[in-house]
Amino acid sequence: MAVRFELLKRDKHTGARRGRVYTPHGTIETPVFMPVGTQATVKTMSPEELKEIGAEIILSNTYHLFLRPGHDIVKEAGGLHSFMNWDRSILTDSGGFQVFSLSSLRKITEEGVEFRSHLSGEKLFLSPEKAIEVENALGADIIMAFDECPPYPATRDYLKESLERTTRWAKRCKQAHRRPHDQALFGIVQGGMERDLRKQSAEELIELDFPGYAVGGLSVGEPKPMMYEVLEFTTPLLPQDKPRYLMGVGSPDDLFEGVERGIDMFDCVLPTRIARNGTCMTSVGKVVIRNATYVRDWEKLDPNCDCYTCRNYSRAYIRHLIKADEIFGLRLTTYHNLYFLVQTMKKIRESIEQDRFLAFKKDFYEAYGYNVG
Ligand SMILES: CCNc1nc2cc3[nH]c(NC)nc3cc2c(=O)[nH]1
Ligand SMILES: [Zn+2]
Repeated sequence: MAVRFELLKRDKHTGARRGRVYTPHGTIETPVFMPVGTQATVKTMSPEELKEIGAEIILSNTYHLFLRPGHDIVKEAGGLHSFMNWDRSILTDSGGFQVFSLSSLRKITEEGVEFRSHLSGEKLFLSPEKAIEVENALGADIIMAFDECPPYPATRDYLKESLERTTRWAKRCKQAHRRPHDQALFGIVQGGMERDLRKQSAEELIELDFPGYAVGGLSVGEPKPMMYEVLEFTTPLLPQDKPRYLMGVGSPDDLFEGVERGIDMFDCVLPTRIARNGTCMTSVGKVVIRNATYVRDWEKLDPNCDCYTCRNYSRAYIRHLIKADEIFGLRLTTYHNLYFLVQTMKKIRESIEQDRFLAFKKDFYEAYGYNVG
């Protein structure tokens, strides 16, 4: 089968779990952070550098690749793995979320979503069947169902109608899926911030029996405590023996809080996006490298990091490159931010193995500058 999940250990004191996902392109140690490569590249990084960093899976966006260069071109290249020369695992989303966050003139019907391309303005259409056709052509190891991520806030009536349509769409995705043996289709749980609606969505999707489940509809502007509370009552509804994926998360604290509540997989553009404007995540908290304080700072970016950036360059040099809009500066900050998050997930996995997740979380929060709850 396309994806198999092995639950290796559960934390005694929290919902944290250590697992492993097997895909046709290798294994993924979980909990895992997935770097985002929206347009078939993790911006400024080569596949070799991503491997050096320790990335085992990356995410690409169906909406963007559908618009440009088109899924037929990527298929002609032999699929996304050969197109971008990445021989490890890939996850593609289904385009629904980007349609709402990027395109204009959207219209949702039972059939699907009509929208205008944010690039050309031409009228386009995505449906469960079309999204799966594109994802089958791209050939990712894990593909996401076509869903609606409701806006936040939303009325209970809207949330109920939307989750029920998302379930009907999930069923259509499953029927349209042409490559279930080498591409695992994950369902996406919706229901907003409502406990009973989340339960309904989870039960309806579990009924359809997917190899993995995402918790959607979060990290959409709701207060963090609300996101954590929704995870608190949603994650336990999902099968223990299948991966759980929290979409669009996140920042270091959100990763810890998600792991603590039973999430195995995360993706977020934050580390790569903030790197490009000169903000770095380090073991001693955020370092906004463009600040004047670093003009003569000959120390390395992160005193406790052994990555390529931190082994070879000073804060003063990186600051100079970012201020001078030098592309190499973006590469150095991106490399470090991704290395920092991937290594933090590795330390989280080790802490679960050694029954000291909460202690590691406390130490990390204190060093990073988070208030220890
Ligand atoms: C697979 C596409 N569907 C889908 N993507 C999402 C992407 C997100 N990204 C964020 N915060 C940055 N929340 C998300 C929710 C969803 C969601 O509910 N659904
Ligand atoms: Zn570093």
